[in-house]
Amino acid sequence: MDVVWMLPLLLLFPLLMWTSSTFLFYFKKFFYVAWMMLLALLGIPVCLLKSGGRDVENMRVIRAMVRHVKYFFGLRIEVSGWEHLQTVGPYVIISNHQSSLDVLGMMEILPDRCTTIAKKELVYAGTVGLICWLSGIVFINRKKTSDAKSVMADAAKTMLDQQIRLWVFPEGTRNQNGDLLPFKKGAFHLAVQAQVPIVPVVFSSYNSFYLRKEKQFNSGTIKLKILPKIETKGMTSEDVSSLSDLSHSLMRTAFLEISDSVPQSNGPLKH
Ligand SMILES: CCCCCCCCCCCCCCC(=O)SCCNC(=O)CCNC(=O)[C@H](O)C(C)(C)COP(=O)(O)OP(=O)(O)OC[C@H]1O[C@@H](n2cnc3c(N)ncnc32)[C@H](O)[C@@H]1OP(=O)(O)O
Ligand SMILES: CCCCCCCC/C=C\CCCCCCCC(=O)OC[C@@H](O)COP(=O)(O)O
Repeated sequence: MDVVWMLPLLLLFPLLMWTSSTFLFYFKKFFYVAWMMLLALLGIPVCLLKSGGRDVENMRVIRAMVRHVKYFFGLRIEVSGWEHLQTVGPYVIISNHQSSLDVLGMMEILPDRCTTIAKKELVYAGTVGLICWLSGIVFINRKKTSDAKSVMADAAKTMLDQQIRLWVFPEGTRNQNGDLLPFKKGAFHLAVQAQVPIVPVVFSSYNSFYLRKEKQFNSGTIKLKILPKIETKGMTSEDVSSLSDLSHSLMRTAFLEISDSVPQSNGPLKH
């Protein structure tokens, strides 16, 4: 008798698990990481054959390989302001940072010869770490400001010598609080030291489809707004704070404008 009652329960359990949004959240996250790891594994030999080693041109391989990933998760990416990326030569892109899903939007608009600044821990992330290294990603130690500053000073020189664009997340960490965190200064020192423009890029809030704390991961739309470039010619380190404030204010306005007004994980979105 007990076994007779147990059987339907045993059959129902996987079904319940499958439909549970928490299970789906973990499944999708696991799939995302596993798929990226696999893509990187396939991409590594392509990068090595193409460039023979560490080269920013390998970013093209990542860009081409990642673009389909959004379809697995039912994500639409809507881009506006393409014309602001039509700037010749090096520049610094700054964007808000909500999740590792930002990579999907990033690869949608990544210009040629553009790589990024990332925390050094990423280099140890298996095949993803290796392909990041091969693609010229600049790794910084966020716990040692003096080291990070000198790596970024070198990056300013490399940008000019090799005509490279750099993508920086000035919040310095992932943030999904329905607003932007205060900006760290590295990206602005970088742009001023290299005397190159800054192109701000804003990702709309993911809170309508992806909530880390609530374990929700549904389909949805990511709006990406590319803002007009901000020139830094003639600026010095004295101007870094005001440049950072201006960028923050422009990006925050755009973020609130393109983000859906939905319940947030940490309080309501301020409109
Ligand atoms: C095929 C599939 C494969 C898939 C592969 C996917 C590839 C895509 C990879 C995408 C990776 C994305 C990874 C994203 C991240 O890792 S985000 C985290 C790391 N990034 C950052 O942290 C960048 C932003 N941080 C900064 O810029 C910081 O400023 C930093 C340089 C790190 C220093 O940190 P901290 O001390 O906390 O910051 P402060 O801004 O407060 O600075 C302290 C004082 O130092 C002055 N300063 C800062 N930078 C410089 C500089 N370069 N030169 C001179 N001075 C500098 C700053 O002004 C402060 O002084 P004052 O207070 O102004 O006096
Ligand atoms: C020790 C390993 C650390 C990273 C492990 C990540 C493994 C990811 C593997 C595949 C995922 C797809 C590629 C995503 C790359 C984006 C990495 C990322 O978004 O890192 C977070 C970093 O911006 C800020 O970190 P914190 O919010 O401060 O924490």
